[in-house]
Amino acid sequence: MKKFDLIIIGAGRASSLAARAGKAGKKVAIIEKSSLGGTCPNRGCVPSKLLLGYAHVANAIKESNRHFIDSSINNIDVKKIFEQTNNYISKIDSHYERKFNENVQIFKGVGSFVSNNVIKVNDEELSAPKIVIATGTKPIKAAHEKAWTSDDIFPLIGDIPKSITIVGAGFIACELSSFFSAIGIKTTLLVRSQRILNNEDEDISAIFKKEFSKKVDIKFDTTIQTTNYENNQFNLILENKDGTTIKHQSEALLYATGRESNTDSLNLENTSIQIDERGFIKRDALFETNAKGVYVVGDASGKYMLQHAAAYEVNHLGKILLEECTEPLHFKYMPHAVFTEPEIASVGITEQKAKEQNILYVTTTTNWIASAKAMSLRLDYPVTKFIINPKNYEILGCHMIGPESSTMMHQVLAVMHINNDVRHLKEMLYIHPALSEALLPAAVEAVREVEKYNENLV
Ligand SMILES: Cc1cc2nc3c(=O)[nH]c(=O)nc-3n(C[C@H](O)[C@H](O)[C@H](O)COP(=O)(O)OP(=O)(O)OC[C@H]3O[C@@H](n4cnc5c(N)ncnc54)[C@H](O)[C@@H]3O)c2cc1C
Ligand SMILES: NC(=O)c1ccc[n+]([C@@H]2O[C@H](COP(=O)([O-])OP(=O)(O)OC[C@H]3O[C@@H](n4cnc5c(N)ncnc54)[C@H](O)[C@@H]3O)[C@@H](O)[C@H]2O)c1
Repeated sequence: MKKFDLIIIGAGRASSLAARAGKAGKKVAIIEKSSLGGTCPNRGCVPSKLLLGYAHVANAIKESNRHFIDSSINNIDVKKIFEQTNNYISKIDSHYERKFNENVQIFKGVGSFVSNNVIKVNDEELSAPKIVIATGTKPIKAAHEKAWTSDDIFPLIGDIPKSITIVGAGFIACELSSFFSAIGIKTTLLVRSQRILNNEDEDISAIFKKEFSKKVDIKFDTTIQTTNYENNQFNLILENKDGTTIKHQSEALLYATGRESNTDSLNLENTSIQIDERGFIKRDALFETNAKGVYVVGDASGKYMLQHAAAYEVNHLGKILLEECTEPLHFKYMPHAVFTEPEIASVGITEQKAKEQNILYVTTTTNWIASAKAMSLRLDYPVTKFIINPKNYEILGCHMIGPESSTMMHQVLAVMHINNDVRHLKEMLYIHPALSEALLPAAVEAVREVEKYNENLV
């Protein structure tokens, strides 16, 4: 039995904890069944955003007429795009390996529990007083053996399809269909209901639906009735909610129907660790599971499934394990963005959630045209929606749709983080006429709405 101070299962965001503990002189074992770095750099955030960079340029050329510029794309070297992305991915494992000092030992294999503090990997048994489970999630399996999930395209090995059908209406389905469609691969997105990006504020997802439908062929209310794979092609029968069916063909079929717990490989039955009804590991406020000294962080806890959330948790666990911190981590706000065109960024509560939870609020939706930079985009859909507590001007939610929303959102986040009061966004000085200036009229309107609400009370 090899003894360590700390064992980490899963070398995604928790790689940084291994590096930090190693630098602090702890003897660390990190176990990874695939490439070091985990989902984000190997088959998640980074490669998907690299692909979207190509989509962005292709869309700009295709839509140049909006600016009275007549242009066309001569050729898109799709092979090169995937070569570049695959090449990036191929360097990740060694890049992460270099982050570790001599105190960190890497074990390549599946880690599983023999007991609460003994882990088996390959034929070795390791033990430590502290064990961290950071095993992330995996895509929900595709409904046909030849169909893909996002894991199958990062890296993409083999022929690049000329057509693709994507099932789902969440982050991954939208981002990937945005890419494939923009670079000229015939793309069909199958959405089982009328709504797309369901978790966004309804007003924002309605704008998204209208604009995104101009770029991607979306079949709403549609599911796959039968799948037949023959001669390198999927022959599908698609069924609409009204009962009608159509034949549909594509070279590739990709399921992006959500992600699920990765705990099946961990042999948790050998421990006192408990899981919830969704199969995710239960933990207390300090990330500790039902087994003393065993912690769970990141996607493996099933809470947020966002890179920045996982990284933040891992950083805080480092404080608990290495700096004797006893404070729980409170995420004040959890922002996210969908990097499609149109781009969406969001933080806090949606109007629908505010209604459901009987929260007192006022709301405003303001377009971006007051900013000259925004006007120069020649787009009429971008808006900022605020949900504000009229009692104290607190921003309960902010939802944006428009180019660079994810960047613009950070000034709202900064205010929320330091002193959450929408009046700061009204009073601050903006660089004229930066795109961010579009937030000024949005804040002015939100403040006015709060004042109106309060005047009506007296
Ligand atoms: C296509 C895609 C795009 C995404 N885009 C974004 C984005 O733009 N922004 C964002 O915030 N988030 C995004 N995400 C989500 C983000 O990637 C995750 O939230 C983040 O990577 C979670 O980190 P983690 O360390 O918790 O888990 P992971 O990075 O998944 O790491 C877990 C690791 O554990 C390993 N493992 C699992 N079980 C075992 C075992 N038994 N033994 C050994 N090793 C094991 C896995 O191989 C994996 O390497 C995206 C995800 C996907 C799939
Ligand atoms: N930009 C980002 O931050 C980003 C990008 C990609 C992924 N992610 C993370 O990865 C996670 C997983 O992404 P995802 O898109 O797979 O999941 P998701 O939960 O966002 O979306 C899943 C979608 O699949 C649909 N669906 C589920 N079962 C279905 C079925 N049987 N038939 C048809 N549709 C079905 C759902 O209605 C939903 O629209 C996300 O929760 C997110 O946290 C984040």
